[in-house]
Amino acid sequence: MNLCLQNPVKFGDCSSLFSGLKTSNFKLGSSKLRFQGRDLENRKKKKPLVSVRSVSSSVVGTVEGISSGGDSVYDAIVIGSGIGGLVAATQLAVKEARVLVLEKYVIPGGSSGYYERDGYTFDVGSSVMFGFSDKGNLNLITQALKAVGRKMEVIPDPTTVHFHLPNNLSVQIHREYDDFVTELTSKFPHEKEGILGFYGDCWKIFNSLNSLELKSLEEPLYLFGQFFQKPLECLTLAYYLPQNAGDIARKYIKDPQLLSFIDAECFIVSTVNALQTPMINASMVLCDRHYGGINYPVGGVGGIAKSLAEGLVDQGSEILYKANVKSIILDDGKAVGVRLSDGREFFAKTIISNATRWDTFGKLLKGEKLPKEEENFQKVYVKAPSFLSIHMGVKAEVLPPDTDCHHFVLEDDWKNLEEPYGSIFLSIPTILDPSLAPNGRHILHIFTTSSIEDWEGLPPKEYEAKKEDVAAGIIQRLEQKLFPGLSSSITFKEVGTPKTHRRYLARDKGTYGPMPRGTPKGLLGMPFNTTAIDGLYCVGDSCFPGQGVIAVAFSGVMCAHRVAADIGLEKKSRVLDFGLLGLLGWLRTLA
Ligand SMILES: NC(=O)c1ccc[n+]([C@@H]2O[C@H](COP(=O)([O-])OP(=O)(O)OC[C@H]3O[C@@H](n4cnc5c(N)ncnc54)[C@H](O)[C@@H]3O)[C@@H](O)[C@H]2O)c1
Ligand SMILES: CC(C)=CCC/C(C)=C/C=C/C(C)=C/C=C/C(C)=C/C=C/C=C(C)/C=C/C=C(C)/C=C/C=C(\C)CCC=C(C)C
Repeated sequence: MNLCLQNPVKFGDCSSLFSGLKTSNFKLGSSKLRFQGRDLENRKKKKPLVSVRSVSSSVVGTVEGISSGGDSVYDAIVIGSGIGGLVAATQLAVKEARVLVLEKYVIPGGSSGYYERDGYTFDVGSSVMFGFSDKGNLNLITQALKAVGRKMEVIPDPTTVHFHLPNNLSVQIHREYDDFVTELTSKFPHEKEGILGFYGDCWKIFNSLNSLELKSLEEPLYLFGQFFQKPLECLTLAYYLPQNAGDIARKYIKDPQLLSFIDAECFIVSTVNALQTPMINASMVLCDRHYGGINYPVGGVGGIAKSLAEGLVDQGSEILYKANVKSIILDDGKAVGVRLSDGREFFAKTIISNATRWDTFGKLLKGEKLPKEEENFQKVYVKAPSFLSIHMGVKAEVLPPDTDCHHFVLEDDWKNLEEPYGSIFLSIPTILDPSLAPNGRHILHIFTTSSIEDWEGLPPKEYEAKKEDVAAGIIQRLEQKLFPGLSSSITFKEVGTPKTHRRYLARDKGTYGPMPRGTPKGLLGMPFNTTAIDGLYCVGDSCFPGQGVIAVAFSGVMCAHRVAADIGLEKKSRVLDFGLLGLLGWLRTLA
């Protein structure tokens, strides 16, 4: 069986996906062009300077207005088109900035991409979508799409996830908060007050977050403005910023099994237990699932990135595929451009990296001394393990009626929660959107944590055999726990390993994201978007607030705001900037 991502979406398929993108203004380019001279006329008309290339084309797109000397053409170059990168790019584009996104792969989305096989449309990674409702301030996915004139039809999920836990503890997270509390207290009647206390604190935080206009916490005019308008809410957030969910849970709850359940609740959003999960992040997801609810986009998660990329182009900015950035070009210590693996160079006023911080500083800036701030980040955070994923098509009859869309399975022992292959995530998106699979079939998207070390150095035959073996073990566990007859109902199967994820998502060791090395001080140690290198910004899950599609969308919003201020598209105060950025840097050293 092939690795799931080793045969990328067929080029023909991709070009039709992007058939709406502009392909005019196209010239053959030299490999060493320096793009300069701002074309205000073009900016007004929102006319692309670089053609967006159909993924099947093999010639090089280039720009208009090439000259020597003067300003860079682009306001920002974004390396990578994950949701973090695309949100940063589109938010800047709607502020009239001219942006170029460079994506290594053939379609946008990264971990939130998709691929098609045998009539199935599979989500590459993320499939539980927070922030996709039509209310409040925290529906960041809806807002990001709306900013570029896009709206996707979504299907409300009646349960966020169905937990299948040790001692036959089964908990469904109902969309309605009261139904969820009733279900959990029916399992732990002696902890009713504790349950209301812990989740009540989560609501305090969520309501505070939801009352703010979310922009860059690194931009003092905005931040002080929010403190002035919503002092209580901001102080609540500042109070919880350095705290973790496990400590708060222990204030209210004594039952060890209920505390383990809270660990599982946190693990699915942070890949670590509650004592290591920032309280703000836990609150965000534990409440949004009841406030806005979990909503699945019709046609699959990949549609979000596709829509953002199309919206970006509509705004007059550009995205280039098969553009593998090998290095960031520095000029007198300032990031001024990027060099691709094929030798092409692009220049801009600012460079935004959606690669992980490990990839950005370890690979794209290889040879440069690691800045102190990044050393600190790497002291506090390590790369979470990668994962093994199985994408399957199965006969519909194998699923009992009323099967939930998302499941989390940890059978026997709470100790296995964080162990490799210990717990299993399962999504069945066709429960909500049957159009993703042929008639009479369902999609099972299974994943479990796994480290790259387990998969390296194997000869191809052994590697293939190991994939089949490990996948068979996982499928058997699901067969025993949930779906008798599962193995014999499989009609399609592809297994991805950490090596697959490293290769196709361009993430060091295929990492799922950052996780704290020890017990973090909540979110205090998590870096924002600015870096020690002038002109270089990071966006994505190795920035505040961390892993998660809605989290990286927030990181994109923050990044765009800070960059816009720095290039003169938003107000800024140099003195206040100096003070706040210094203060935040100092606070991080306390983590
Ligand atoms: N990995 C998964 O399967 C999975 C599952 C669930 C949720 N998620 C969530 O998805 C989020 C990740 O989003 P994100 O925005 O941080 O990033 P991402 O990893 O999704 O996207 C990064 C993009 O940058 C591209 N890229 C990296 N290096 C490049 C280079 N040198 N040149 C050109 N392109 C390059 C990659 O191809 C990819 O498309 C995480 O928060 C994670 O929690 C992931
Ligand atoms: C700046 C200072 C020092 C003080 C000021 C105080 C202040 C005003 C603070 C403000 C803070 C703010 C605004 C914080 C905002 C935080 C946000 C928006 C956090 C969002 C977090 C979102 C997260 C963590 C989402 C995670 C989602 C994930 C990882 C989902 C994963 C799903 C899965 C892995 C799928 C599970 C699958 C199955 C099948 C079960």
